[in-house]
Amino acid sequence: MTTVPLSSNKLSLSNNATVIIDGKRVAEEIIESVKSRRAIENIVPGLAVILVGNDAASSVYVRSKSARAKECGFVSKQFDLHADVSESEVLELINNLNNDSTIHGILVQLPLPKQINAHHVIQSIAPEKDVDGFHYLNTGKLTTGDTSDVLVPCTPAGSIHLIKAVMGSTLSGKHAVVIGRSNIVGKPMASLLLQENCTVTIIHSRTETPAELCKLADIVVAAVGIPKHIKEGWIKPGAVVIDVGINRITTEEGKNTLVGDVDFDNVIDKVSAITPVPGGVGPMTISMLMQNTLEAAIRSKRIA
Ligand SMILES: Nc1nc2c(c(=O)[nH]1)N[C@@H](CN(C=O)c1ccc(C(=O)N[C@@H](CCC(=O)O)C(=O)O)cc1)CN2
Repeated sequence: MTTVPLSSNKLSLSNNATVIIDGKRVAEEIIESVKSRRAIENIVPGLAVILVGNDAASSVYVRSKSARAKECGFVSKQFDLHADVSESEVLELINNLNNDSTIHGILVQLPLPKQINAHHVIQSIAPEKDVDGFHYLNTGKLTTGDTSDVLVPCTPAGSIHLIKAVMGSTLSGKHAVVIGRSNIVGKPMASLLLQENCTVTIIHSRTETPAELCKLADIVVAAVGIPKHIKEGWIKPGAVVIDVGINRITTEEGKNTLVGDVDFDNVIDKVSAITPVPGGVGPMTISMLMQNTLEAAIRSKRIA
């Protein structure tokens, strides 16, 4: 078996080699295009990132978002709130940011501590500043196919970007299986695939015969949150597999490591293309956030 890396300007599923999709490289290309578009537009987008508590992984992601924003020439404001902050204090901060004309994008890092209702918080963000794409107005537009001024959730946006990079115009009519039905990934992912004229099946915890259904898929998007859950028996030969899972595990040898929802080594001989973990979809999430923030800033300039 030969494997080749994928960058968005070097794509092919035609030469029988398995493509290991290099999400890090594609993500860098998106960052470069955000930087140059920002300069052409001559604007300074403002991104506000709210972190509640001190979850280690969330702190890393938030720092990375703030650093990327600065690298892109944005103004980045990070708000680190104490783990036992009240919901009303978070809502008050969001209200201030909604009214701040220098801020074009607002996001609240998830998950949130138990005392805070994530729905209340997300729905309080002005839809045009909701760069995570979680507000009902944005999810509603995505579901109904109204792509005017929509902000699409970052991980599904990154995933569809990678799928299109690999499959191009051959995407239409293909059977896609999304494993997982979360609001952040599974549901918006299914909407994006539908928009590309795929036939879409969502598999979830109550689905009967999930492996049999998955085996019919030309495209598999795994977002189930169970380490190495998807095995070779779930995969149709030649399928394109996008692994959204990020699971921290300790191996039998006692080594801490990061694995996806797909058992990479077990399926690699069957797929035509696959995203690794780490280095696949993860880096795309932050690049798409930068793209959404730039888009929100451009739209606000258009309206002003
Ligand atoms: N408000 C939000 N909260 C969360 C989101 C989100 O999109 N908006 N997604 C995830 C966390 N996340 C971004 O916030 C995120 C996860 C993973 C990566 C990433 O680059 N992963 C690397 C591995 C990094 C590591 O070693 O931990 C990879 O896969 O290569 C970026 C962003 C939940 N919360």
